[in-house]
Amino acid sequence: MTASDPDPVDDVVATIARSAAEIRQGLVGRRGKADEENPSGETQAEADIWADELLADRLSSIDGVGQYASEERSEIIDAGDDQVYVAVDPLDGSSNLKSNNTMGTVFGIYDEPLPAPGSALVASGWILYGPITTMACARDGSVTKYELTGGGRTVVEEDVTLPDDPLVYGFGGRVPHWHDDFRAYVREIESDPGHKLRYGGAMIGDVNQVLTYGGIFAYPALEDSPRGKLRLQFEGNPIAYLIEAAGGRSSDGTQSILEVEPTDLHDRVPLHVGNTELIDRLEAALE
Ligand SMILES: O=P(O)(O)OC[C@H]1O[C@](O)(COP(=O)(O)O)[C@@H](O)[C@@H]1O
Ligand SMILES: [Mg+2]
Ligand SMILES: [Mg+2]
Repeated sequence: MTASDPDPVDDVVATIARSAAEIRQGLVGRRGKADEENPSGETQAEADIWADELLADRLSSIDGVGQYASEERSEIIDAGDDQVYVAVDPLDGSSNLKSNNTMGTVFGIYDEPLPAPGSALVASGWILYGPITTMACARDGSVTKYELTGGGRTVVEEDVTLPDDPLVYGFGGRVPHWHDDFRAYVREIESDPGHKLRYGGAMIGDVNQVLTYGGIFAYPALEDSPRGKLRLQFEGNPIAYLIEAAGGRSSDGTQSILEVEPTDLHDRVPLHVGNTELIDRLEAALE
């Protein structure tokens, strides 16, 4: 590729950034449930289906994109090219639409056809629909944060790294369903006077707090759901890639999320991300 060649990775990131204002606006009037389930067996919000269709149309028509896949559709769209393969969680935390709390859009750009391991990611990121709309994007081992206004994108911080002193923690899943070793680890984290709880019911909101303040977010393996809740291609890998690029660690309990081999497009994965020291301690606790 020469400097003047189009770069499909840039084009995908720019298209998602440009679409964010429209997605945010389109949430109005689409806060209800649709009468449909996604491939994970969850009832879809009207906005889940709408945002998926909007992103599918736009991303699959970009030159160089070979596939579009999403948490909200069972089949991969064959986009005809063979440079990059895009996996999206169109709306992360869409159950927060009812209470009007934070949500996001998550994306992973792979250089192998899907399902692919996280080691095949070339970029990933998320949009956060908070009081303002922001984007965090990882590429080439470096994380950049942006503020998004209308179609525009302004860099607010480059080479973002997790703060050294972890502050926040958030753990998903019903507490009675946590395994005993995980519960014991949580009690340790909670009892540290330097830590405080942050859990908002949208992975992106909680992980963005970890990126901002340092700490740990997990949606662990549960007694009634051995692979947890979150999806490897659409949530686990993109988040892990970004947190690792920011100097943190990810783990499925024993190894980096990026090393987990997918067996199915909609595989789930126990997800733990955050400061290296806290993930090291977690893996020791789960041994
Ligand atoms: O309601 P729970 O069990 O706390 O689950 C919350 C988790 O589920 C999710 O909402 C799943 O993502 P989707 O909303 O994209 O399905 C995460 O964002 C969040 O961390
Ligand atoms: Mg999600
Ligand atoms: Mg979703």
